[in-house]
Amino acid sequence: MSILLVEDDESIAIVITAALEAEGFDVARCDSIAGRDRLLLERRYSALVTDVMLTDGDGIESLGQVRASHPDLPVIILSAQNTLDTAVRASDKGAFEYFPKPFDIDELVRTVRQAAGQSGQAGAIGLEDEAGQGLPLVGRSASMQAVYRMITRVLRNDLTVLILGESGTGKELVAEAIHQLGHRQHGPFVAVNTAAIPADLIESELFGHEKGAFTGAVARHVGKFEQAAGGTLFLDEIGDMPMQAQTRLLRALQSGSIRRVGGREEVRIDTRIIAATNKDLEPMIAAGQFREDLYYRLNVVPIHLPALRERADDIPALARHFLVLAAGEGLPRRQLTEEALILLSQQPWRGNVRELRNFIYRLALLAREDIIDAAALEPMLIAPSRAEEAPTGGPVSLEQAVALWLAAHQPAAGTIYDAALAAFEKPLFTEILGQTGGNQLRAAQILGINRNTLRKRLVDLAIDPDHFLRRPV
Ligand SMILES: Nc1ncnc2c1ncn2[C@@H]1O[C@H](COP(=O)(O)OP(=O)(O)OP(=O)(O)O)[C@@H](O)[C@H]1O
Repeated sequence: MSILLVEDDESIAIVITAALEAEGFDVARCDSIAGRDRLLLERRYSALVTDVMLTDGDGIESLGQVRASHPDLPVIILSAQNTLDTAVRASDKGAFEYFPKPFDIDELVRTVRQAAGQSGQAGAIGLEDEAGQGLPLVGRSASMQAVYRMITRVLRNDLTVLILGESGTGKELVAEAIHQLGHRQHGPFVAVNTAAIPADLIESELFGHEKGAFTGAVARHVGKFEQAAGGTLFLDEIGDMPMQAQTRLLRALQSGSIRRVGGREEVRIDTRIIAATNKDLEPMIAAGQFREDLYYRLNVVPIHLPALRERADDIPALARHFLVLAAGEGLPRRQLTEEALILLSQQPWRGNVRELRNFIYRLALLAREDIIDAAALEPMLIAPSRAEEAPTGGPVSLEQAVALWLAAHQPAAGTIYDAALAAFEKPLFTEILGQTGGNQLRAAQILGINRNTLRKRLVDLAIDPDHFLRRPV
């Protein structure tokens, strides 16, 4: 069987050729797209192995014509551009397999053998348009490569995915990427944080309820499963789900249908399930806190997200990425020197990418100079939580405070307005109640709102006006 190898790095080409020839393949070699197209005209090959960055163009970009003229030819892509974008473009162009460089030569040979054995059959993945640009995941470390490869494997199917990783490692972002790049991208992406919903409401949140199902059920409510019809349901913090809800979730997954609380009708589920947790579920199963059968249902395709400290080589790219995002949100445009990036890479980042992101936003806001060097960075790393108090670039504007608040809290889409107003009201009421010594009538007059409105908001926001009473001295 003959293999066509397109690789402009002479030493890599020699290694691959030798390994394939040792396996009995006949290898034709060239180093450009033009060479590839010429060789393809000359004879039939059992597989094409190609690099991406070639002297005369992009080996993935130009695959469209090859796939059109040789629809059965399996294509294996080798790439040093180890981004999710490359992995996804490879998958979209119908690649049989994608190998980020450096790769394991034995694994490559095994894959070529497998691909050549299948050539003549229709490609597993159809030819489609290229995925959109601006993919959200940053990082080219080896451990993120493994994540990207897993992502590309679940884009064209509805297998249940379980994303595991510490808090702030990007689990929700990965779930969104699977949805946006996958075949359900035109449907809704519905995220539910199962830890944030009170235990007695979780079933109604997930499955919906009929009018009158329980006290307070004044109208029929469509649950998240139904809201996600045609799209993806992301069940975050699955390890915090109460037992009873776990049982109902398992039943729904087993039967492929749900029943609203208080309802009789069975509603078919048409949603892809992606679950995530930062908990170690196995000890929870042993302790009887998580259902083993549910675990096996969810854990069809596990994706492990590495902690940031395990992929410190991604930190400079992430830091630059967040500086660009911060500038886009109205914070000053800053740059980090190489030494500053090295210093950032040496930090433990226990809160993972989220902590790094928040730190970079704070840095963008508070740094004195536009170019931030290691010396300027160090004091902020030592006392990050007190950094706001540092007498640096003057007072923070309200716009900047809003950008910082959004970056730090990241309220879910659809809840931002209420969450932001509540976050603004709390310090505002606290300030005015402080001025009036806890006198609510006076505070309401100063604020220009109704006294009962103020009283209700104080209860909602858990502000105790007695706390501000002036005690006689
Ligand atoms: N690889 C990445 N590239 C760019 N941004 C990232 C990456 N990973 C995480 N982030 C950002 O870090 C923040 C935290 O990510 P995310 O909310 O997805 O984490 P999580 O693992 O779901 O956290 P939790 O377990 O606390 O819910 C988000 O702002 C996200 O956009």
